[in-house]
Amino acid sequence: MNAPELLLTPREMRKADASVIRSGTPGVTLMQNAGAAVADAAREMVSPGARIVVLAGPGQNGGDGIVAATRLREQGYRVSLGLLGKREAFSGDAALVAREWPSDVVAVDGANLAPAELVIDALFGGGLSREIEGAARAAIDRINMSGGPVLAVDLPSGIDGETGAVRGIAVRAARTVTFAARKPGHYLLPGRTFCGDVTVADIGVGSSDLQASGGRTYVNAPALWREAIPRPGPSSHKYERGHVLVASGGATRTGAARLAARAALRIGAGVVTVASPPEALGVNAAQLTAIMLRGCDGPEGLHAILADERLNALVVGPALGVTAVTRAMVAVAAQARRRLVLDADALTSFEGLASELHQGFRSAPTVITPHDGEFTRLFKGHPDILDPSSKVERARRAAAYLSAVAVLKGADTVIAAPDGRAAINANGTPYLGTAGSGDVLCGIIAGLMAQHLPAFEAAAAAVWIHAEAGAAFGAGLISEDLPELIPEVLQGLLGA
Ligand SMILES: NC(=O)C1=CN([C@@H]2O[C@H](COP(=O)(O)OP(=O)(O)OC[C@H]3O[C@@H](n4cnc5c(N)ncnc54)[C@H](O)[C@@H]3O)[C@@H](O)[C@H]2O)[C@@H](O)CC1
Ligand SMILES: Nc1ncnc2c1ncn2[C@@H]1O[C@H](COP(=O)(O)OP(=O)(O)O)[C@@H](O)[C@H]1O
Ligand SMILES: [K+]
Repeated sequence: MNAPELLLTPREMRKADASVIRSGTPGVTLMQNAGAAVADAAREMVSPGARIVVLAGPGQNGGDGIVAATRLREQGYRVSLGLLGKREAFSGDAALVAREWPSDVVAVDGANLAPAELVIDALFGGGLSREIEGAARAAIDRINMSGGPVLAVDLPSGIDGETGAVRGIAVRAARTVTFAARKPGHYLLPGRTFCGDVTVADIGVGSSDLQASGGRTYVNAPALWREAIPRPGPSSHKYERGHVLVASGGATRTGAARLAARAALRIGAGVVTVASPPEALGVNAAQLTAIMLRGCDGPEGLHAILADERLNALVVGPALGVTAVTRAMVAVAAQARRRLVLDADALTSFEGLASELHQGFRSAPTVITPHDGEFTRLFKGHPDILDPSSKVERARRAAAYLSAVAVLKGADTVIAAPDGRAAINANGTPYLGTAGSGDVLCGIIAGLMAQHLPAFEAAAAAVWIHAEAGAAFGAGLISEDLPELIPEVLQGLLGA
């Protein structure tokens, strides 16, 4: 089985580099390896002898660029080197490799990009620490205007490796070669859209060095949770596969619950029941077949239904209404100590009231699934949670605050656990932005939790499966399609 892919922030990467250097590999060897990997990638992008311009910044990223320039020149390419700053100003390993460049250098603003068949962007990588201005900004502007292909070293300059933010301006690369591990900024938006194809070069950083970084952020992919997905045993019966209860909204707001219920059933929960307000029983009954239906009158009704111990996972929130009654439903669900998914109105009903939920879900596995708007409303008045510039960090803090897994949705959905693990999802499609899509996601999460997946694994698997299903369908997708696409994705994962 593939190991889960760890993503390292630039700060964590520095710790991993330090670990390698402690074990005896000099930093300059890492830089030589990095530069050689960039040169290899460059050769794949142009024909022999091509004109290549390398633009190098003042730090180690520039050092990698100078190594690549030196290699490519030795290999017969017509390479010119533009520096941001003076050659003498380099320090550390970059100063060592700068001495090896045998030819002239020009200032970045003097570098002629017009004849270049490839521009190698080695201005800034993991050390970017502020907004880009002045000569660096002008250089990036010219790179982007040049129209030719750009190969970025480590990160497109201007992209923050931790957050994926554009720090004022950023290079648009056709390809990015990064080292040892991808960075969150390669996956988080908008960073992802600036990188082009990202490849990871092995520069001699081992897996124990990666672990020494303390990083706990992963790419959301099957390696992270596939083993946890259960297959029914030969003699297992439906209740062993879990029983999900989905709370339905009122008579004109029942679709969301049915979408979630259908998804829970498709992902493998043995039994799924919709808990419907009395006035909505007729409309729900008219549209449910395999899914069971029970009348449920508000929080008291929910409390009564939960006397049935077999109900082991709940979905509360979609289309319930933003009301005190919804808050009371959440309280009943939390007190019942069942696996719980909270979405939509269950979250918005606590607008500015997150403190009422502080550590509220310690006693049972719980997942919240806000999009950005719901997240901002829920944590109004909590700048410690809302303000971090990294989406991963925001999700992590929310998870720790509530003692629940937080799924912060969007085109770069982040899943974070209270223990600090986090995953960034990247297999989605904009076609998932369709009414009811989030309701289906809730149902998948609950269906997996009902089958005893731990909350983090259930949420991460559900986000990936939901995205995979949407991407497989593509144009024309509506939410009703999503549950019906689950079997193929599941069969691909389980090999059956
Ligand atoms: N052992 C090593 O030396 C290794 C270095 N590596 C490379 O090292 C890079 C990180 O190197 P550094 O930490 O030196 O960082 P960078 O080279 O990314 O940038 C740091 C330099 O840029 C300046 N700077 C930061 N933001 C700026 C802004 N907005 N405007 C103008 N100047 C700005 C800083 O003052 C500093 O001089 C990685 O991206 C990678 O390319 C890797 O090759 C791995 C091994
Ligand atoms: N551009 C996109 N790329 C990938 N996934 C997306 C995109 N836009 C939306 N999604 C996904 O679609 C789902 C939408 O959920 P949500 O906003 O709750 O919608 P609704 O309330 O209509 O159900 C989320 O899982 C989100 O991550
Ligand atoms: K760069």
